[in-house]
Amino acid sequence: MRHRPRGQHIIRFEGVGLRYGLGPEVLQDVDFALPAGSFHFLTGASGAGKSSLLRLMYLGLRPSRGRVTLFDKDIALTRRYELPALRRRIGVVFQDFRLLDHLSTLDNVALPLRVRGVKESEVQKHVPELLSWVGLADQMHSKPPTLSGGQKQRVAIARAVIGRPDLLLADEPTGNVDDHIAMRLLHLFEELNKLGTTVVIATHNQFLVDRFSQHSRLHIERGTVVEPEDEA
Ligand SMILES: Nc1ncnc2c1ncn2[C@@H]1O[C@H](COP(=O)(O)OP(=O)(O)OP(=O)(O)O)[C@@H](O)[C@H]1O
Repeated sequence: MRHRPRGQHIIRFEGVGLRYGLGPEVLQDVDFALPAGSFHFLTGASGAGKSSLLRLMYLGLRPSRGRVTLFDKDIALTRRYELPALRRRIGVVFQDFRLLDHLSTLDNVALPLRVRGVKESEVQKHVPELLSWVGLADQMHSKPPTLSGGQKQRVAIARAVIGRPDLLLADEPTGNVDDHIAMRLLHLFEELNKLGTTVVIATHNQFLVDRFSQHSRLHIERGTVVEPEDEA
């Protein structure tokens, strides 16, 4: 198990604004910092900017203004060749899953481990274990096009968590499953968090936010992040 010092910030936004092309700013004056090992729900109305904020966090976009610091690096000063190593420290559950259709469920989930050169005997031990845990023991050799939406979502989650990333970002990770499976997935994120991963989950699922109310919230309103104590 890797131990990370508590008290450090894994990510910090300072005066961040984001616009797409020449459009209006969809995020403005975003300021927050997430301590290493913390757990947050990212909430806000549809179109408020949750996915855009996650894209900035996983280096899918650069801010139009302000500063984003990730793992103590100002991302504006990060060289192109440094990005893959930074991205490997982040697990992402995309809203549209982004699975590789020509690979089996097992091979999709194994990818982050194989990229890192983890021994095949370890891969063959850990991936089936995790897939069983998320209820996909019978789909291990199926390819994504034959899976349901909820099954694909669980493959995407397994792929994001298998390498115990330093930062886990999940965009609506329970949008396609019932509340029982959603709770199980939340427990999986909590287990990962206990091992030191900082977790950010964008969700509309008020049931989950209420059920796991011990976790803090990042709430987006009118394109800016307000912490719960700042909310009206
Ligand atoms: N690729 C894009 N190009 C232009 N505008 C975009 C793009 N992606 C998002 N936007 C705009 O940015 C704003 C925030 O969108 P975003 O997808 O971040 O919201 P969201 O809170 O994740 O919404 P939802 O809960 O519906 O997924 C919206 O006004 C949206 O139209």
